[in-house]
Amino acid sequence: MPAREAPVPVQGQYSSDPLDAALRPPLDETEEEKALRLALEAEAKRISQEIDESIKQEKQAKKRSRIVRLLLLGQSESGKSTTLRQFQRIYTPNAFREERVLWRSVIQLNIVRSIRIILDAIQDVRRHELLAVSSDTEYDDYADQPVGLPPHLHAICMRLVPLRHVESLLIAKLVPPNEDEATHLGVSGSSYNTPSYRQHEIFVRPTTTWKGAINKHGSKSNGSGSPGMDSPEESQVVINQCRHDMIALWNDRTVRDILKRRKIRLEESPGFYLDELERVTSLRYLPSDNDVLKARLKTVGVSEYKFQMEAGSESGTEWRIIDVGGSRSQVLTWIPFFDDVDAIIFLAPISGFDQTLVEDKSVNRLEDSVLLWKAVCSNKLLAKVDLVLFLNKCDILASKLRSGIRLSKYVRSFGERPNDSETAEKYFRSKFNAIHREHSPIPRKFYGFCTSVTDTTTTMGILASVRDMVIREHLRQSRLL
Ligand SMILES: Nc1nc2c(ncn2[C@@H]2O[C@H](COP(=O)(O)OP(=O)(O)OP(=O)(O)O)[C@@H](O)[C@H]2O)c(=O)[nH]1
Ligand SMILES: [Mg+2]
Repeated sequence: MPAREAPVPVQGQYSSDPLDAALRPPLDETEEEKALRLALEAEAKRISQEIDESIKQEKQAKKRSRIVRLLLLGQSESGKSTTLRQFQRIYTPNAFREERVLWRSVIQLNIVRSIRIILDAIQDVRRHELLAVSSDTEYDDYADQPVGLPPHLHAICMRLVPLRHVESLLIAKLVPPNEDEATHLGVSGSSYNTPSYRQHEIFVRPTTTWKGAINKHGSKSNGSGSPGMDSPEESQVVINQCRHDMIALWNDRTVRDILKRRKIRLEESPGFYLDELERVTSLRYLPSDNDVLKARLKTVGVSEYKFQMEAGSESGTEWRIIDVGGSRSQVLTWIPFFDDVDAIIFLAPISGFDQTLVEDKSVNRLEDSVLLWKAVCSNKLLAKVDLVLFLNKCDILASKLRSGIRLSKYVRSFGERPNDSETAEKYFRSKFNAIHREHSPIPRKFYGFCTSVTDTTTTMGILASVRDMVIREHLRQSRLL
């Protein structure tokens, strides 16, 4: 074995850099040791290159797979699930079309519910409400007394009793048996007037796959696999038989007058189909795209809908859209989703300025939306998340203002501005923008749209802008990985 050479310091070879000193080969290295060292170094370099390459590929794969997470927030009935349906309609049209038939039961339930609201309203009609539509003055002294319905309306109500059975059938079909709260609605024999009957709205937990349940029902009833299209279901048969009475009830002058006096604006309520009864009650009714978008089914819980863009330049991008329940008791379920989200669409239905929350009659809907928006804007977990604001239900806002309802009566600060939808939208936009500016922990861009998400044409363009913005931001973030 050759003697070790004494270390020879070479001018400039030693530096004060400790790393350099540690990595420097020993000065008394033998030829064998050198060969071994070089081999080990080459192996280490190869392994390091392999690791670098796999990290690079992983990053590229992540970019290529482009999983985009989008969270939909807003109070109940703000339009979150409808926005999700619009995404599905536009970007996975085949899947959307295939599912249209499954929405028929929800639409039937919406129709029955509208009729029930009318029946509730006319049950305890006061004498003066009937006088208003008749020239008879003999009852003037008893104007505020409850009075029986005129015979023709009474007869219609009696003939519509089978709709209660339809409601029970539909609930049994849509809601799993262990959902106590939801089944309060439509319990056989319960009166249309009992408070519990009025308060509860049918809901479906996303995890309970109501669509699967309907499919099962459908194939059981006709064996076709396409639910209810070969032979109509019992619910559609009864609804079809009741159609003339439903149409007569909805078009009755007295009924309209009572609804007006009681400020019940069914036309602006969710799930309104009474103007299209002839079509939607037909035995072979298949819901159109618009019908599906108008259907009302309350969300309870949180669900993640995954879909790949079926077409276009973003084909292959996986979108995960998280749809949450918006009622007050549900708001805490939103928080776990703040962690890993690319963007949020917040829906504020600005038509609700003269309405209160279903779950708390003391809270104005617009005020509730403003507070929620403030909370979302100021949330530190969301500081770097892009927020997209949809000032939604602009169509209903316009129709309310057109009908003479004055915005300034409910929103004092609106003042003497013209009572038209354009001015109102501009006003709300600037208010929500100011909250965004003042309450965002760090400055970020404001993306605000005035929307009517049930309208397919305008929503298509808006969702395309949102998609581009979200993808752009997502790519920017992945470049920073
Ligand atoms: N006219 C009109 N109706 C709308 C609009 N947006 C939503 N709707 C209707 O309002 C109802 C409620 O909408 P959803 O999408 O179910 O509301 P949500 O925010 O998911 O409500 P929760 O599930 O209770 O949190 C549905 O019947 C929709 O069709 C709109 O811009 N204009
Ligand atoms: Mg919903």
